[in-house]
Amino acid sequence: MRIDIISIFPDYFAPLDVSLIGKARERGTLDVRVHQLRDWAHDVHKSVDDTPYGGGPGMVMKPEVWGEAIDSVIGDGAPRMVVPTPSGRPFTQELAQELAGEPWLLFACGRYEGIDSRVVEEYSERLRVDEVGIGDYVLAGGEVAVLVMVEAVGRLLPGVLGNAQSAVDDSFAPGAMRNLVEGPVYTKPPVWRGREVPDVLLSGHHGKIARWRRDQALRRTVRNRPELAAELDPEMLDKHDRKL
Ligand SMILES: COc1ccc(Cn2ccc3ccc(-c4cc(N)[nH]n4)cc32)cc1
Repeated sequence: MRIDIISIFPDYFAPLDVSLIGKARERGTLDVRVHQLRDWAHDVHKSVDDTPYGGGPGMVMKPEVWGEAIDSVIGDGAPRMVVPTPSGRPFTQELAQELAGEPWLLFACGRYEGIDSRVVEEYSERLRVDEVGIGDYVLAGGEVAVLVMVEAVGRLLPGVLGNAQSAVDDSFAPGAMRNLVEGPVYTKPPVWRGREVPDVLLSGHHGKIARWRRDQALRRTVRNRPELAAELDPEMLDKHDRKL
């Protein structure tokens, strides 16, 4: 997979050189290219923003600069374009899996009060463009949102997670763990400050362990994410103690 990121803060993406994503880049599984938007700003101040039409606070990012940058990065290609924004469609595990199936992603990182809306209009005529948010809170720009999305997508690519790890049992992923959050996890020592690991996990009985883990995930989902629990199959809930 190729990923292009355009931003006025390319240094924000240094974390993509480390850990899982960094190794995937070294192996060539992931080809991440970060571009400085100001390289396509031609005035002496390399300005990328201007005052908003209609008034209001802050500044808006200029369409000309973005148009030149995107045209230069994509050429005649047609990547799937993702534009982080507070008002975007929610980024979910399902969308991460969808994006992980794309050969080429282009992330447009806005700053200030966002990017002139005509940019999305322009490229929506030629590319699949998604405006995406990562939660109901307001960031100062799109860079952190892109880091979140690149990590969530990158870990789903073949060979990125080591054999010991697997995205198959992810929370929220389709299948048995769909709409369930992670249950508790434990490792050695078996007793730590007088606290023991649940016996079932030491039993070696894989069926019981799987059932216990789903029960714990369900309990935690009901406690921490009641809105997800409400979507679960009522039969699943009936099997477990509804009260926590
Ligand atoms: C119109 O209101 C605002 C519009 C933009 C901004 C700052 N900003 C500029 C670009 C940009 C990209 C993504 C996000 C973002 C995404 C999520 N989930 N929260 N915040 C924030 C962004 C502040 C306020």
